[in-house]
Parts: sequence; structure tokens; C-alpha cells
Amino acid sequence: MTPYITKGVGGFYYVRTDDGIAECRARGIFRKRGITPVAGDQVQLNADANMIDEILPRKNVFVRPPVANLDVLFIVASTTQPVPSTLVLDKLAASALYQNVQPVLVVTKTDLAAADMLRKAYTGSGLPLILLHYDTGEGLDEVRGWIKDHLCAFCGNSGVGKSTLINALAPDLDRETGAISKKLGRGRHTTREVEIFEVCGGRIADTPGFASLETQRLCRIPKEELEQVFPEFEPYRQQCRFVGCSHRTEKGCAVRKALEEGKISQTRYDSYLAMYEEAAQLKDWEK
Ligand SMILES: Nc1nc2c(ncn2[C@@H]2O[C@H](COP(=O)(O)OP(=O)(O)OP(=O)(O)O)[C@@H](O)[C@H]2O)c(=O)[nH]1
Ligand SMILES: [Zn+2]
Repeated sequence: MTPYITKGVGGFYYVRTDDGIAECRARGIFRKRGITPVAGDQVQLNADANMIDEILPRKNVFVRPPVANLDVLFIVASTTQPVPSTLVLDKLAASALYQNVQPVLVVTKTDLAAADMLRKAYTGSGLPLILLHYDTGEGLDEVRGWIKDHLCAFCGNSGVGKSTLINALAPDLDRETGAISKKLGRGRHTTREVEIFEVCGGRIADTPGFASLETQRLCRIPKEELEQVFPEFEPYRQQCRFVGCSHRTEKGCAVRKALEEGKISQTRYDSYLAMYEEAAQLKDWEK
């Protein structure tokens, strides 16, 4: 296997190798080049296995939380408590796709309310949507299937049930859930390093930081590129009458026609419009 960083703390990096975990420093050259090694980085070590000599090319890298080479982002939404915002979910999904990460929507609290709204919003979107039922275990295998052979992370609003899900998948991690922390009266938002764990034949990057994965920061996708991160536009967007169609008001827009025919969901299209407007208002220096 290619060694990778599982965690970085105070200038030390913990690197998973075939021989176990190696505690390493990073060569000074990285700082000179302005590169910070992060969890998920694939690395080459020196012969003594105590120094990171090389960081292999990254598939992607996130700043907050710091993690590299993500394959899958689970976007967790609850049917209620809190009620989901499709705009927030769509921004997360678009941002993931923009950074070459596969978004997977996971719906919790199906025992408290029906998932009709989310099902309607995402049917035909091209985004996987998994409904969880903890009483029967339904949906868990599908989540495990996405974890296998991938590096994954979880995001979603506070209280949607991320910790509960991670505990169901990997009971050994024994993550603190809302219910428990309230009982113990602990502060919720203590900072913790990203740490990568091997579970279900894959890896998860565990961090409370992903809870607040900032959609504002994430969402700086140029308006011209937005159509590419809405997979359901794909079959239509080349068929618009005008080259460079923004799919808003132009005549002969094949995307809007698909919307009218019910082939594209209204909430997804609304999110596209909202994100387009936001992107159009960004000043050059903000991009
Ligand atoms: N009824 C029901 N309750 C759930 C379900 N999933 C999670 N909960 C409850 O929802 C509350 C919040 O769950 P957590 O797992 O702590 O949520 P979280 O997303 O990790 O929250 P943060 O740590 O604040 O980001 C807890 O009381 C859970 O027991 C579910 O599918 N059904
Ligand atoms: Zn169009």
C-alpha cells in the first residue's frame, strides 16, 4: 500500500504504512514551497521511516477541515429536526463534484417524518440518495458499499445524526452523539484534529469540522461552470439553441424544457438559479 497520513498534530504526522503507524516530521522543503501535509496525503518516507520526503500528487485538498484525496462526501440530512434546506444540500453536492468528490445523500430520521420531499427533490438528479432505517438496518449496507475502497467524510447540519450514523457503521470509534454529550453536559464544539480510520474496507476522515463545512467558502464555482456540477443537466445542456446558454431566460433552452417536462426537479433547478446569481455577484477579487 502507499503510505498515507492519518493525522497531523503539532508538527508530527502519523503515517500508516505496511508496518504500522510511523511518527514522522516533514522535510523543511515543504514549508518553503508553502505546502502543508494533511490527513489523507499519500507520502514517501525516508529509509528510517521518520521523515516525509515526498507528497504524492493530490486528487483534491480541503482547507477546513484539512484533508486531501477525498473520494466520497456523505451529505447527511434529516427528514426533520432539523428540516433540510435543499439549497444547502445542493451547494454541498455541487462543491463536492467541483472538487472531484462523489457526493452521496444520506437521509436520517425517517422514523420521525416521511422523506417524500427529499425523494422528490433528488429522484433523477444523478446523485445517490440513501434512506436510513435504523430499526431494520435498511440503507446501512448501501452506505458501507460507498465506503469500501474509498476515503470518505461526512457533512451536514448539527443534529442531523452524523455521529449516530458513524457509530452504527463503526461502533468501535464510539463517537459522541448529541444525546450523550447533553447528558454529560460537555461543550459541543471542541476542536479536534482530522483523523482517518479504517472501517468497512475503506477509510473515513472523522472530524466535527465537517459539520460546518462552510458552504460559502465552498461555493465559489464560476457561473459558467455551474452547469457541469448538476449531473442531470448533462443530457440537455448541449442541446440549447444558443452556445453558452445560461439556462435562465434564453429562448430554446433544453434544460428549461426538461424542467417543464418534469425531467429535472424544480428544487434542483431553483438551487442552480440561486447559485448562479450568487456567483454572478462575486467580485473578481473574491473568486
Ligand atoms: N429518531 C431518530 N433520531 C435520530 C436518528 N439519527 C440521529 N438521531 C438523534 O438525533 C440527535 C443528534 O444526533 P447526532 O448523531 O449527535 O447528530 P450530529 O449530526 O452528529 O450532530 P453534531 O455533532 O452537532 O454535528 C441524537 O439525539 C440522536 O439520537 C434517527 O434516524 N432517528
Ligand atoms: Zn439552456
